[in-house]
Amino acid sequence: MLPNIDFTTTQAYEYLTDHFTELEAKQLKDLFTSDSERFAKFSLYFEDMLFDYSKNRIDDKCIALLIQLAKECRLNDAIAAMFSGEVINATEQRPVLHIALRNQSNTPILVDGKDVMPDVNGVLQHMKEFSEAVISGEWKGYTGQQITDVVNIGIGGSDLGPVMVTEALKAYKTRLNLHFVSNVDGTHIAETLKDLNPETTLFLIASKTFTTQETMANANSAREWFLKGGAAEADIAKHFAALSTNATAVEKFGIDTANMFGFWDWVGGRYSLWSAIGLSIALGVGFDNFEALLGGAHAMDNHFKTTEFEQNIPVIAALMGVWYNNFFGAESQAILPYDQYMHRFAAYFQQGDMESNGKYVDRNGNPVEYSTGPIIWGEPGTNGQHAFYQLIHQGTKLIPCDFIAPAISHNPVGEHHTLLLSNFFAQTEALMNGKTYDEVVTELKATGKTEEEIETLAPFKVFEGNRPTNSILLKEITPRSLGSLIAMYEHKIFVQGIIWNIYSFDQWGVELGKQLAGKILPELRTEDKIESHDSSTNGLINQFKEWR
Ligand SMILES: O=P(O)(O)OC[C@H]1O[C@@H](O)[C@H](O)[C@@H](O)[C@@H]1O
Repeated sequence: MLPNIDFTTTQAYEYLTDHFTELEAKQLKDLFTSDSERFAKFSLYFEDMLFDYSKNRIDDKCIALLIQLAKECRLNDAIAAMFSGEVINATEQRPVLHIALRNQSNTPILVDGKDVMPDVNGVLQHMKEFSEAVISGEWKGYTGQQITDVVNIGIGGSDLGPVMVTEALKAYKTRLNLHFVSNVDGTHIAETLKDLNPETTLFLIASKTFTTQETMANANSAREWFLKGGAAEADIAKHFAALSTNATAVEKFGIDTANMFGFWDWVGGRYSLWSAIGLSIALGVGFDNFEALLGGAHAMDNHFKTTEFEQNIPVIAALMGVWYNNFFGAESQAILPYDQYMHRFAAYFQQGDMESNGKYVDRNGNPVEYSTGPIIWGEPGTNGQHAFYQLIHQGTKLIPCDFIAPAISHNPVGEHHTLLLSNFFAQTEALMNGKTYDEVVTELKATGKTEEEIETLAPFKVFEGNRPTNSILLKEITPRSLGSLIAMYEHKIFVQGIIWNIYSFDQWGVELGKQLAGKILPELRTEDKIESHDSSTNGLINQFKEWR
């Protein structure tokens, strides 16, 4: 059982509320000036990762109180409950065990009294054999040719993780070309299949439930395309594999269950890239690299499970988020990787975080009276700088940002990486320091402007500063360091869900859209005029029918 505590009733919350008024008035740059140890005090290392949280609007007392808050919310018990396989996803009556998928120590993890590790290792072995056979060319298509292209068909958690990881690790690419089809918009599959040859294409139908409308529609279209190319039903076995928990539906679809890679209901969709859903990753970057990814995540799991909160990166990252979300009233959180390969990282954690903690009902079934999960967004640097950083620097909203960068680039082209990192360091420094009126005036004077011109222009060029950032500097983006980084964010989300007293591992909010689309679909299949909805929906549907 998870603890069930309203964090706003804790003693730490009361103290934090008082301390907030004190800290809110302070400038980050002054906090640095008055404490030469600040960086050393507020930064943590984990393997080749440096997590610097010193540019946050915190001090020693604030950290101590936030940790007290985590303790009063019995975070330790919650962590133990997750790792031991307790049914912590209560609304779906399931344990939450993505940590078992990367449990390379193989210590038994029990679900209903049965160790899950032999099954986990069995699927991993199957993935290894299959991916190695396809990559080596030993696995042949129905005309005896090697597979050249792999199309993963899935959506949400069955798409975003594999896309993000295969992009982030593109430097480790095998000879296979990977494609991802998620949208039910026919354009997605049509454009993907345009340049592909059915004889050399392998489809992975990735769906935990194997009932998701978009994925099933795309899977059926893929099958039609494949058969139209001249193949027979029996050839499907060479070109279609399923990644799912639903063996019955897989069989019904016509996929050979020998080509089915299973997982379990205790793996949440948005936490499933470590499971059979990661087969596209194993094919795209090689099984050894997939294993290294799992290894990195496992190492972070151990760090999270065993490290004191003061030194625990996911815990500290989560507490920073709670501090801004619940005391400063920040509504969003930006994730800004300074690495082009990581361009889908923020998109991945939009699902990871927002589907997990976008909840207004607490663990008692009551509406909460405080803010929960933030809006997650972001793009890679430096592109974001030329697009939306204006608002981060001078807007009216406080946007805490995570800056992420590798010290070593996989593409050391000329001075590019040095240029990139100079922007990374400059941005976090500028967000903290800002630029005062006096500094602006001095700058403008140097350009030869008149007193009057300076007076008119100066207010627009002032930066308040005091905008908080975390800097996550990695030595290099490798399968292992990426695995650790993803697991760090997963556990951060978990900690925040514990503090906010919500269930982070269900997603009932996604169901409404599915139900409604199911109701409207038959209405779109006829030519009849529709009158069953409000006037706007009726009007839109009827205009659509007229124009299509
Ligand atoms: O893997 P499935 O069953 O096709 O589900 C895909 C996605 O479906 C969405 O509806 C869920 O909210 C996601 O969590 C999930 O990842």
